[in-house]
Amino acid sequence: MEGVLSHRLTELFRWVDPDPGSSHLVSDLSGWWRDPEVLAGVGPALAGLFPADRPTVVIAPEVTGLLLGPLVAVAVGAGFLPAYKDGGERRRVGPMRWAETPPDYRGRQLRIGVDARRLGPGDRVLLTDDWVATGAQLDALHRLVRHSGAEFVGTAALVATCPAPVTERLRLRALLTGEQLP
Ligand SMILES: O=P(O)(O)OC[C@H]1O[C@H](OP(=O)(O)OP(=O)(O)O)[C@H](O)[C@@H]1O
Repeated sequence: MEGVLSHRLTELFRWVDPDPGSSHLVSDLSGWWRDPEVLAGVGPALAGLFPADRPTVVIAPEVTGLLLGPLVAVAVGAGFLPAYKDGGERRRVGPMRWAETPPDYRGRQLRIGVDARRLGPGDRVLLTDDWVATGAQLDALHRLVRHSGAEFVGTAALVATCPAPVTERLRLRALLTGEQLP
């Protein structure tokens, strides 16, 4: 089943030119979310990467994480806690737990945070995201989870193109590597 889904993800993936004269292509994942089989399959497939770990909460960074995270949370029987990037349009009210990222794949150093009231000792956290490039955003979330007193289970992603040490420290398991994409 996981192999069928991985094949479908590969088929529907596109590299696109963001604008004329651009020096690089960017990933287009829109075909994934528009496909009923992918939408139904990604949650169970990512949950299946951690079959015996019983997370209590899934955390994923905005924006794509707000779509993917709940799909994974439902599949593992956990709750969902969104991670927001500071400086967005909406000001966060209530206590937040923030962590700074190192430069991410776009060279951004972000402050990323979750509602501090919704995470703490007794929680078992699964991080999830669509794509791990440098791992910067998830590294910040990993640190944030450890400082909260919660237990870190690991990271489930659709695509991993990050260096091996990142894979190791995030306990990252992914459905696809960069080499499997067109
Ligand atoms: O491994 P990293 O270097 O941290 O980069 C990976 C992150 O960057 C992308 O999200 P982005 O911040 O572009 O937001 P998006 O979800 O709106 O695409 C992607 O969805 C991951 O969340």
